[in-house]
Amino acid sequence: MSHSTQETLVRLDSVTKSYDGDRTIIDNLSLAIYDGEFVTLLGPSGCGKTTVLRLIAGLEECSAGRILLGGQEITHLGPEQRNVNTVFQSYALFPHMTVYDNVAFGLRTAKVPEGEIKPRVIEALKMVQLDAMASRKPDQLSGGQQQRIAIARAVVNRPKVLLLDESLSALDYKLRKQMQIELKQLQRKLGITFIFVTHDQEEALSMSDRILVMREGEVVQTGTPKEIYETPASRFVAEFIGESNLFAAEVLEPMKERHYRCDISGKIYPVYSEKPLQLGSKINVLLRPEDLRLEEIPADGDSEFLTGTVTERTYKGMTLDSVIALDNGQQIQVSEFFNEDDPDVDHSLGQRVAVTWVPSWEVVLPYDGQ
Ligand SMILES: Nc1ncnc2c1ncn2[C@@H]1O[C@H](COP(=O)(O)OP(=O)(O)OP(=O)(O)O)[C@@H](O)[C@H]1O
Repeated sequence: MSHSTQETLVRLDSVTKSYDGDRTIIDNLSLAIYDGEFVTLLGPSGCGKTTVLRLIAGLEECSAGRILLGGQEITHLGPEQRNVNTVFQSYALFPHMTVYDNVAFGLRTAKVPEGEIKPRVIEALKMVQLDAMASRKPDQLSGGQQQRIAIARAVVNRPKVLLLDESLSALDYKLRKQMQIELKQLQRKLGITFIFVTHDQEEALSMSDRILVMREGEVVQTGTPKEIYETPASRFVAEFIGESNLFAAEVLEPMKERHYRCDISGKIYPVYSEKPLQLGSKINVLLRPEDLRLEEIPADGDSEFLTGTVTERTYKGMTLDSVIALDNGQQIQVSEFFNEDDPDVDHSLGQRVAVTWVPSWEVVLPYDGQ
């Protein structure tokens, strides 16, 4: 999706948040969220994702900086004065109220005329396919259904932005997968901007239009799931999102355009780089397990490529995953498509293999001494 024509809906402008006067959680953070997108704040526990969400919701006050919604400054407005709603991890449904009353609650508080409330509640419940359960109490619903009610309650007063804080983490694996799809479909249907917080990289990749990767209160990379996965800008992002193998390499000489002959533990590989590389410099080369290929070699044979021994084999249905102990001491992960007709699938533990990869799929990262 192109954002060149899209309007910024939420803007954080040099926002800082400190607790107790000195502990700075968010330091001078600026970011833009576009109208109608599904954006995910992704990062390890404690990196400040929830804090950013609570600042946007108005549940925390900025220590410095400004927050704008639709071009209007909302920095000092209370939560109820912002056109923003939050779905919390715990759902926070009122246990003594029916599903209908839970969803109607916000409209009644906002003094919406009673005649208008009913069609809107029914509409919201239909949207999450729970209109048949309007008279039930929350404890008569499954976790997934409670989650949907929480969403219906949050969208019934048509907020511009819906904030979702780890909203799927309480669900079991299968239900979470199903809710990921439903939530994405619902977001498209409603056209409301969703800001989703998770530490689950798989969830972020499968649901988001755009991911903001956070680390220690900073956004370290922004991009589509494909961009973040395929061209991580740092070792941190590469390792946080998906499995990765990192090779230390030395740049020997230029080859064809954007390709360099590189030395990886004494073996020579061509490496693709977007940016010009300095000859003689050290780099890290990132390769995902699915980029790598294994070639069989005789037990006493050598290869022009890195060699090692298969130490683990896991059949995953679609793929055959291996752990290889390279002769240089490094351990790498390889994920190959499983092909029953391929006689090589019987690769056994202890087998000697050479490692190659799909040309030009390398991602060059700055060398970090490892
Ligand atoms: N009220 C508070 N007072 C002091 N420190 C706080 C407060 N709330 C959060 N923090 C601290 O701010 C940091 C960021 O917390 P935050 O909840 O935003 O992280 P997170 O990325 O959402 O983590 P998680 O995924 O574990 O929820 C943490 O170190 C936390 O201890």
